[in-house]
Amino acid sequence: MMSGGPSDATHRKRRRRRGPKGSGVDGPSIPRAVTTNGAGPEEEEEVVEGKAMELDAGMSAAEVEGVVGSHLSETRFDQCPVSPLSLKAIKDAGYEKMTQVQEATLPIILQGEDVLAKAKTGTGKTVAFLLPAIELLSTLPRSPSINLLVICPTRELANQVAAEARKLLKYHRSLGVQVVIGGTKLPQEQRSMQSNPCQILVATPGRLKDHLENTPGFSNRIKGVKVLVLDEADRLLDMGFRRDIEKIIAFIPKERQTLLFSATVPEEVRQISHVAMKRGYKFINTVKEGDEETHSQVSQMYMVAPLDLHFSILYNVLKKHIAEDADYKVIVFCTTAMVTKLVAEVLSQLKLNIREIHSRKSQSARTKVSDEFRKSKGLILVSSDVSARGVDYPDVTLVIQAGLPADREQYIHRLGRTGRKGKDGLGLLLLAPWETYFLNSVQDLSVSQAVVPTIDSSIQTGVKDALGRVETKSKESAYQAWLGYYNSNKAISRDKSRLVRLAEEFSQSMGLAIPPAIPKLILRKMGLNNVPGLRSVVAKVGPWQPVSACLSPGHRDEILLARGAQAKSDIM
Ligand SMILES: Nc1ncnc2c1ncn2[C@@H]1O[C@H](COP(=O)(O)OP(=O)(O)OP(=O)(O)O)[C@@H](O)[C@H]1O
Repeated sequence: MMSGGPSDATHRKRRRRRGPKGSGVDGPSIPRAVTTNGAGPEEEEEVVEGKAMELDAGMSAAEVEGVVGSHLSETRFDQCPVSPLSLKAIKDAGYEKMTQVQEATLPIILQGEDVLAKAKTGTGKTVAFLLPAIELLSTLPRSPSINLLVICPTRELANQVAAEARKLLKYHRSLGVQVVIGGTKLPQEQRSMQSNPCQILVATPGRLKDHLENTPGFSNRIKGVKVLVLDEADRLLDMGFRRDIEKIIAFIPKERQTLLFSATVPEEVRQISHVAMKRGYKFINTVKEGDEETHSQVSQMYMVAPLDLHFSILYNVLKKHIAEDADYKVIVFCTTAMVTKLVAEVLSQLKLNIREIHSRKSQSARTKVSDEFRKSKGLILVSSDVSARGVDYPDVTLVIQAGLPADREQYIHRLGRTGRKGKDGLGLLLLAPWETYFLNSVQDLSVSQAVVPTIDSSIQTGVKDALGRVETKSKESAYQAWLGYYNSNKAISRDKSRLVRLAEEFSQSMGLAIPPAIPKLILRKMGLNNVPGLRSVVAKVGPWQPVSACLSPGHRDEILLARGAQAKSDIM
């Protein structure tokens, strides 16, 4: 049971001082830390391990499994220093026991500490940061200021966090939540914020910046922020978002509490966490040292096969899974938005029950598909990385990752869409032989090789016919997107003639006789002009058209990728 406070004996602590390079201080040498919130050159981080790791030496194997394997702790919410209004809402939501990350972080956040928390996917991190933040807000005098700002990398996740906040706010009648996300009308959001200013704002970085720059009075309201949350913190602090986040942080008071949450916290993120957090922040890690960052009840497999078999393998695996589980609910992750569109079209032609989600879809279509997938069974969602992180679709039975994930972290987050809340799950990573180097980065996880299934002729014919019915335009866009994605991958793009050969393989796998021509402008932006083997066309641009207007869907993303920017989930 939690008696409150980081001094609780169930919390093991070790203090970790990080000094300037070569200072001989414990931990890896890092450059001199200069913080944005007044911390000195020496960064201090306190590592607090969650109660989950406190295993009694006398425990039986089954007991140990029960503690480590379970996402729930033994502590009930009603044993915590939480207001009756929140407790009532928690009860209505059906939560009784705290999850381990909630138990480990609540007392420390309630004490006003800055926290960087790591806990596996689907273990209740959202409530872990929302609940104590709401407790703090409920003690503040009423004002039109924004007091809690939650930043999320994708729109679907922002909506989901706001929905969870609304659940917890059910009886806190004086507190409200609003969402600002890209893909919706800015003036509409401006009007709604003016007519009903809320204390809690959940936002994606781009749209938040837009409001800071264009919405009258908004930068003043944000000066009221007392708690800042970066959900999926490592994603928000990587190169794709960091500059936006730094700009946003510059508008927020330095005197605040900052909470960073994610299932993955690479060392680089800990090293730059001072961008957002105060010196002396607490690092709460509920993943036991030596334990895998993925769930043991999720069985992970990889399969290696030439690209020209990938559509057939995908069809075969899906058909088999559907036959085995009437309540199937599958997510197929693809490398880019336009490849996602193509895969969805091919699988739809094969009469599977497919929905498609990626950045090239309108926000209303994305929201509709996301809501439908949340509630349904017997459905396959073909998705780009817009669904990779945070989104909580219950009872996903299988996650397939077709092609290289952006990195180890993205692999873990995508896989984490299954096996949530302690449930079972299956993961399959489908790679071409030249992509197998990726397996090195996940070798500490239990990913085992699966045998490539025998593809019978009916499957082959079915796939060929389906590909024949898909529009050539979709294939052309997928080819360009594919080239852009792999061109942004240093390991593969180093040898351009090999990249071109591989892209041709992909083109053949879609049933194209010759690889499509690519607008010169795009090739130039990708740094691939004059590379032998790539055909180019001059895109027609009218005098009244911006260059972007002549780009086929997906080009904008590919340009960003080609510039070497880490693609933002928002545009994937
Ligand atoms: N104490 C609890 N008891 C039961 N269910 C809970 C509890 N807390 C949260 N949940 C539920 O657990 C599910 C997963 O929570 P959440 O989406 O916050 O996980 P997460 O750790 O943020 O995952 P990810 O790393 O994928 O973002 C949600 O459906 C949420 O409503």
